[in-house]
Amino acid sequence: MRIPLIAGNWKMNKTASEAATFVRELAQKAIPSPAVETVIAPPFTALDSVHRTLGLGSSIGLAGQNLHWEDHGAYTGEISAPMLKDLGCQYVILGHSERRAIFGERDAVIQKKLAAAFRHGLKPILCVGESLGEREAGRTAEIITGQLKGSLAGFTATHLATLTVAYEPVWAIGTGKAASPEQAVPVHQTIRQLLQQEWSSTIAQGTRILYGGSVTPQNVASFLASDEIDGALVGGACLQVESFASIIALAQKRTGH
Ligand SMILES: O=C[C@H](O)COP(=O)(O)O
Repeated sequence: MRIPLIAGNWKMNKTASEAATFVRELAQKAIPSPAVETVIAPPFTALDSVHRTLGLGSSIGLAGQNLHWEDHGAYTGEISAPMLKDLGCQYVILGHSERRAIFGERDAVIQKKLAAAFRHGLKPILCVGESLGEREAGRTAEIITGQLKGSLAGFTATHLATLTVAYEPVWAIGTGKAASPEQAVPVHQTIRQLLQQEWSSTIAQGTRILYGGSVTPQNVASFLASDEIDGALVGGACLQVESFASIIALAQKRTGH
């Protein structure tokens, strides 16, 4: 049984004080439920204020948006897994398409970042996704498989026990043009089959696979209607309390809580 996860990726938005106001309101509007897990990923500079505002034992989890693969050292501008843990993070988003496209992250680097996350008990949300050109060329399964094999190389089933995968077609991110569930579900099935082939059916059945890309309160239910889609990685629509709280409520409704 996979507990759905609704994760909000704030990207480079909100100062520490804006973040504190936001989570205070979110904590009032989003009713906690054990049936759906909620996680937010503020920028690094807002993690401390969000963590303090939510307080210990909050039902809203915290994620970093990235990390460096080393624990410490001369890596100007970087943030390590122990630093994220110290600020209350349980999760970290890795391999986001913006990291891949804008900052040149390749699968081999993402693999090292995953290793750091596993080493420090941070649960990774690994993003994969094809560009529009790749989809139109019929290469979606090949691209997703390559990204997964490259970034997950060398990890055991024990490592993967805490993994979440987010399928985010690049062409759907921030465009307002979400994939249809009919487009997303076969990709989720491809991901699950690969996890089964390369690791085990326990891993395949236990791993949450989220959909991300222009998820809104209007379309989230259509994604969550499929057993293959275990939640959403939300960008733009997580930046307003009302829309993020409604996405969480709709996910809870799907599970009957
Ligand atoms: O990490 C989140 C995704 O990039 C989705 O962003 P979006 O909901 O603004 O399309």
